[in-house]
Amino acid sequence: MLFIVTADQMRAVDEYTIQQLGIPAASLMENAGRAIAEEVIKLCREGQEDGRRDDRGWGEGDHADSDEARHRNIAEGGGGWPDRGQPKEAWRAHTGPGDRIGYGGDIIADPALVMAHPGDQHWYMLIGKGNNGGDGLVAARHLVEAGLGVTLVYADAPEALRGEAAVQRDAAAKLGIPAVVHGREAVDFSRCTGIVDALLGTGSRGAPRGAYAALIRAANDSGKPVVSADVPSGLDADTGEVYEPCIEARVTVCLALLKRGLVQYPGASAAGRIVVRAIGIPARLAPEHGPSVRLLTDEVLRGALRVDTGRRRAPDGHKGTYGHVLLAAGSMPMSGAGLLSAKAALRAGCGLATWALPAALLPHVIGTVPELMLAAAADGNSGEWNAASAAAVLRLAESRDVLATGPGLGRFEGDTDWLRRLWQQTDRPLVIDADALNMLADAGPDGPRIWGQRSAATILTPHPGEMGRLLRMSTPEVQRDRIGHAARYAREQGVTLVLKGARTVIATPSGEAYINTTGHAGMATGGAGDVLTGIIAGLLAQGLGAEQAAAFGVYLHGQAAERAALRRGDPSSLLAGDIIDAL
Ligand SMILES: NC(=O)C1=CN([C@@H]2O[C@H](COP(=O)(O)OP(=O)(O)OC[C@H]3O[C@@H](n4cnc5c(N)ncnc54)[C@H](O)[C@@H]3O)[C@@H](O)[C@H]2O)[C@@H](O)CC1
Ligand SMILES: [K+]
Repeated sequence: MLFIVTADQMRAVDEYTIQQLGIPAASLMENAGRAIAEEVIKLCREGQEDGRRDDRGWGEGDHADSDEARHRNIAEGGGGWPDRGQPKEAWRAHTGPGDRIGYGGDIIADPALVMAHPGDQHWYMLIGKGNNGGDGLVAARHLVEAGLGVTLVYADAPEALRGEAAVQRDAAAKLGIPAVVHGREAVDFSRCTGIVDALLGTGSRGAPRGAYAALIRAANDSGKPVVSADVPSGLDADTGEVYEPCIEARVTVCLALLKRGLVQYPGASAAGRIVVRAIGIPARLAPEHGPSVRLLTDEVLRGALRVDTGRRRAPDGHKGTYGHVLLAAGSMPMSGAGLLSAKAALRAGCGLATWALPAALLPHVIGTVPELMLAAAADGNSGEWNAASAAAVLRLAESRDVLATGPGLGRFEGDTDWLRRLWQQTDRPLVIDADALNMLADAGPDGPRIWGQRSAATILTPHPGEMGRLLRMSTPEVQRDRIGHAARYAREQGVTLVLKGARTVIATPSGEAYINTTGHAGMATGGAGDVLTGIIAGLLAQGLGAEQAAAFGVYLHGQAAERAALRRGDPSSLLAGDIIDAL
């Protein structure tokens, strides 16, 4: 299971492993360095395969842009290695022709560290003075053992290293691994074939300084592939913020547990392909030492969230079994938003959907989606909502299972009070999106808490701009720590929160969070959010709880967009309606 932790949480789990479980720190560092070396070899082999296929050498593209890693960009446990159960040919396929990895029979040299022509490779290992540097030194030993050329490039004087890292420094020196110190000797990056970035890890604070900054810039400018130890140096491991400068890694070998900064942009871009490698720290300790944040996978949906991802239906089910969504949405200039939401709710599998809308709009939308029921909820000829319509919406909600509101609603006189009445007077699960979020924001930063705990689920689905209005901060400030802000707001205000955008965050009132990885940038198109509101409402109507509906809804929404983009052949041409069609 892929837990996502802060640097402090990682340190606490690390300490527990060493002090309470009695696993020596040196073992953890050894495992970390060995994992990094294996990923370097793997990248070299990929480079060789690319070189054989065409003459592009390292190639232009990110190697993670293939197969199952295409959308997720995150692999667990060094994914891709053939396991012991596979035939010997599989090992061979991973080492390339001409390698003598077997000596007859079934005797195989350490396969994870074998590659063709290791002597053609020369890697610079950028070594910081903390334990991240220690990991790099262990990796250096293993790469030398595998036959690669290696030079250590210390950012600080080697004497500055302490503890386990100093032990590794001394071992490398005794083995005669060449070393230079930044500032003392010139470092010519044009002479290496690749770079291991072991400068800064979870102990990094603020923008890289001095020699660290200089080495990061030089590494980036070299154009050589960079493998980062744990996190790219220059990345804030907690937030995903990238400082100036920050390593642009080809691969990040994340140790033990995913760090928050790797799964949120822009950090996710700086990290390249992320490979999480186990180093002997039990992952399940993570939630005991801080908030439980997980990558939203099919396994998490089925396991922790108990969602039937197969969306099976009872053979004897009827439309009443799957619930009835009431959607209060749409106004004269934005009727399409309501239409998209309502249609998405039906596609998400609810039995029935009623779209409540201003009376003047009704004649224009009749027949657009014949499966949909329509209800006039706001009188007048303007095609806009009004404060008095709250009573009509509440009345309609009495015989429905879920109320969703916001898409295309517009703003109107008394609208915050209109929403407060819905909040307080319906006992149905409530999904709040778009303009309804702005109404809520006008109730103050503690709006939900002041309006009171609802008896049923309450799900808010802001994009970063709306989140900023709820939190009274700018959009960039929200983006700087998406997981932190979403988790805090959900916990303090007692709501389930979906913070939209790349790697959508789903945060629960109990302090848990899930990070979605489905979907793509083509979803940045008008109406995609309205579709999500409809999907979540449709799932709630079928009896899913708030966390289940929010998480599964986001996951399905992204998956459908992936399918839709494949059908179109290009994510850029995606329309929100295509997502509905692909559900
Ligand atoms: N579970 C774990 O926590 C494990 C951690 N390991 C490694 O240890 C790392 C954490 O090690 P440390 O806590 O020693 O910290 P780091 O190795 O990340 O570096 C901290 C050092 O860098 C300096 N520094 C901090 N910010 C700087 C900046 N902006 N510019 C220049 N210098 C800066 C500090 O003075 C400190 O000496 C992890 O990322 C990982 O690579 C592994 O050895 C295995 C186990
Ligand atoms: K690093």
